[in-house]
Amino acid sequence: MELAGLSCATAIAKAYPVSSFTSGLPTVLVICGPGNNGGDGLVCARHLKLFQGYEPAIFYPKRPNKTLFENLTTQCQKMDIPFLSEFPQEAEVIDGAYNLAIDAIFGFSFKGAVREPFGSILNTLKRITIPIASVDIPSGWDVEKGNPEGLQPDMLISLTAPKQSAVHFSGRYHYLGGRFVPLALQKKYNLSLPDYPGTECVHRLL
Ligand SMILES: NC(=O)C1=CN([C@@H]2O[C@H](COP(=O)(O)OP(=O)(O)OC[C@H]3O[C@@H](n4cnc5c(N)ncnc54)[C@H](OP(=O)(O)O)[C@@H]3O)[C@@H](O)[C@H]2O)[C@H](O)CC1
Ligand SMILES: [K+]
Repeated sequence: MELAGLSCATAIAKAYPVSSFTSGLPTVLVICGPGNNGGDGLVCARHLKLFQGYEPAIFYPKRPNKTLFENLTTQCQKMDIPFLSEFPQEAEVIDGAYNLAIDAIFGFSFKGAVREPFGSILNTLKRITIPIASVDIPSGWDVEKGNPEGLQPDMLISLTAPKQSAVHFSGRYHYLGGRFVPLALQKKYNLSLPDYPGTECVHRLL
């Protein structure tokens, strides 16, 4: 999760460098879901803050009672990363306050009809005009089939390996992150992963 979150922050900083935020501050809204995808989002927010210049804020409506996530939350709080108490339902409010949104709501364990509060959140995210960067899988997509009616993010950071649904991704930036799979495991699962450049923790696929 730490390496996954760092990969996300690194890829985001490459695609959206602080200097590229010409219309305002690099304010970033990170929406975290109730599982590990959300945990990646917490780690990503922390590393963006450490990169200097980014101003992340987190919305984390459903928090697991697990030490790992409590500690990740505390780390963000101790770095003065604000946690929103409610989610702006109007897309215009988000567009006015932030210049990038990070979708760390659901990853590969998403299934079935979206349960609240995430249905309303995803409906609002579908209406915002600022770029969305999705962690691992655009939230609300079927891991294999995708979701033509769902979020259409500007950026996708696939972790470990692109999921089957990634073929339906039509945004500008597709990065691979999560450089932690040993060669033996790659062979065992017949993963044909590209070589990461040098010591980079991300690899740009598109
Ligand atoms: N090796 C790797 O690829 C790594 C991946 N990581 C990240 O982990 C996620 C997968 O994490 P996981 O905790 O298994 O699941 P999600 O985060 O995708 O989903 C979390 C919870 O969401 C709830 N859920 C599921 N479907 C729905 C729905 N239809 N409506 C509402 N809520 C839903 C469900 O919780 P409940 O308790 O509410 O049932 C899920 O548990 C992967 O995508 C990567 O981002 C690791 O961090 C690094 C290694
Ligand atoms: K996601």
